[in-house]
Amino acid sequence: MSDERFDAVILGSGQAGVPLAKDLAKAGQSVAIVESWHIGGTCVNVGCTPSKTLAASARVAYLAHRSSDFGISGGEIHTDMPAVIARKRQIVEHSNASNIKGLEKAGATIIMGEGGFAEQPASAGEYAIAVKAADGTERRLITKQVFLNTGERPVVPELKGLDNVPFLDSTSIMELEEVPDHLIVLGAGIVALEFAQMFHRFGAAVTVIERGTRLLPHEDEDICSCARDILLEDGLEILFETEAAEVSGTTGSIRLKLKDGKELHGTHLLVATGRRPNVESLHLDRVGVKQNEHGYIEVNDLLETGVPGIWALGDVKGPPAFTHVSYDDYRIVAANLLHNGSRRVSDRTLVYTIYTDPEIGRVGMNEMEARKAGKKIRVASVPMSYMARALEMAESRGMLKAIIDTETDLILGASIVGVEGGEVIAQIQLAMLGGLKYTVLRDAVFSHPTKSEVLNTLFMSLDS
Ligand SMILES: Cc1cc2nc3c(=O)[nH]c(=O)nc-3n(C[C@H](O)[C@H](O)[C@H](O)COP(=O)(O)OP(=O)(O)OC[C@H]3O[C@@H](n4cnc5c(N)ncnc54)[C@H](O)[C@@H]3O)c2cc1C
Ligand SMILES: NC(=O)c1ccc[n+]([C@@H]2O[C@H](COP(=O)([O-])OP(=O)(O)OC[C@H]3O[C@@H](n4cnc5c(N)ncnc54)[C@H](O)[C@@H]3O)[C@@H](O)[C@H]2O)c1
Repeated sequence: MSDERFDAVILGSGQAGVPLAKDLAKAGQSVAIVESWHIGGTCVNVGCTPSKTLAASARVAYLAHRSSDFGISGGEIHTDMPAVIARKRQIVEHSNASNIKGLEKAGATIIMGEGGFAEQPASAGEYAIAVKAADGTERRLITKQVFLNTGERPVVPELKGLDNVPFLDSTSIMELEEVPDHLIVLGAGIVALEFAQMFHRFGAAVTVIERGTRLLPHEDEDICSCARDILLEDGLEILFETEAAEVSGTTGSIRLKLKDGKELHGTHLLVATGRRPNVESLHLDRVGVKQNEHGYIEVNDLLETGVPGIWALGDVKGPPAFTHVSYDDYRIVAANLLHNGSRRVSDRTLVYTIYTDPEIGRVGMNEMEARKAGKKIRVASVPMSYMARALEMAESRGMLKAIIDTETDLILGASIVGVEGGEVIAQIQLAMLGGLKYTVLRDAVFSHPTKSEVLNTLFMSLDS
């Protein structure tokens, strides 16, 4: 096996790896991007793109069921799951193909296989990467720059009997060509809630099992209760302070014994108990790259691992695990390496959207975090029913909340449970990025009746 030399090797073609490979290649570097599964990584193939495509179908089913609320009568509503899955596959295939085309056009070399630091090291100042393809063939790449973007995969929890039960995870549930009669969902994080609501809308009875007393522990209590009440109102069953002890059965007949001795029966089981980093195949110990106690790769504010010439980007370096965070990791590394920049992770404002319906949008600090940080704050909060457009659309469930610094009047953060909450939160984010006081949004003239118009009302509530 002869050595192949590259200026840069990227392991994993996630949300950071693909654009970084393109930029490095366009800058004249020879770049190899190594991928063990599918180009584009989780988001494109088994994450955001397919799940939001399916959620769009689920929302149509939801609105169809509610058509009489709008004075429209229709016939019987049926979920054609093979057609729903076919639509999803088409959109995923398109995104996957564009990723490949983009890499090829930029001149990056795509190598399909599992990559990791080789047992036999390269000479000083260089790294040897061993790549094993699915057919068993091996290649050895030599480089001075390695970018680790290998992401995460679903956790399989320790649960008696799980080895013998055909359970679903976030990937396999998106290939299900039937609507389960009764889906049991283990875990109540973001993945769990998005799929639970989606499959309920497709027609399944759904039971969510949560160990704790509330959903989404990173959100404020009132935001969580608001989201919980909406899901309960829609007909999902959520069992709090409930732990699974043992599972048995097969698809169509799953039995879940709980620690309190009760038993649950369902037809399908979705395990959504979190994700863990893809690090085992990297053999990080061979080059001295450090990991934290959860296995995530440790990096500094510039995404450097501490070993010269090795960076880590995206989910593999630990939470927050979002596509836009990974993409911004790419921008930080590219700006600093190729454009003499000085971008840092700590300059980034956290923003994300949980795609339940209504969405849960979040930017910056919430009340819990601001109080913990000892900030002097004022809290603005209004129900979604104050939004004229939401009433007109019969989508008035939810609430808006913003946290203001008492001393400066600057907005520290906001949370929204509500129709297009992710979009409305982006308006607040822009104000925060621009360093605007809350009074600017309070007094701004928005078109009537847009959803953003409610920002007048939200911030007026502080002074009324
Ligand atoms: C169901 C689901 C829905 C989601 N929805 C959203 C959403 O709506 N919005 C959002 O912001 N985020 C969402 N996420 C999270 C988002 O997908 C990730 O945060 C994002 O993909 C981060 O990607 P990454 O760049 O870290 O790597 P990934 O996209 O995970 O890519 C890593 C790639 O590395 C490959 N790999 C692993 N080990 C090796 C190796 N040794 N050699 C070669 N290749 C390797 C993997 O096969 C994978 O393709 C969702 C996740 C899931 C599971
Ligand atoms: N809309 C989005 O942006 C989006 C969508 C999906 C995923 N993601 C990203 O992916 C990450 C992972 O999401 P996730 O939902 O897989 O993980 P998570 O860590 O958010 O949630 C895991 C859940 O499983 C529960 N749990 C853990 N072990 C358990 C056990 N043994 N039995 C029962 N419950 C158990 C936890 O209490 C928690 O409720 C998210 O944090 C997010 O960063 C983002």
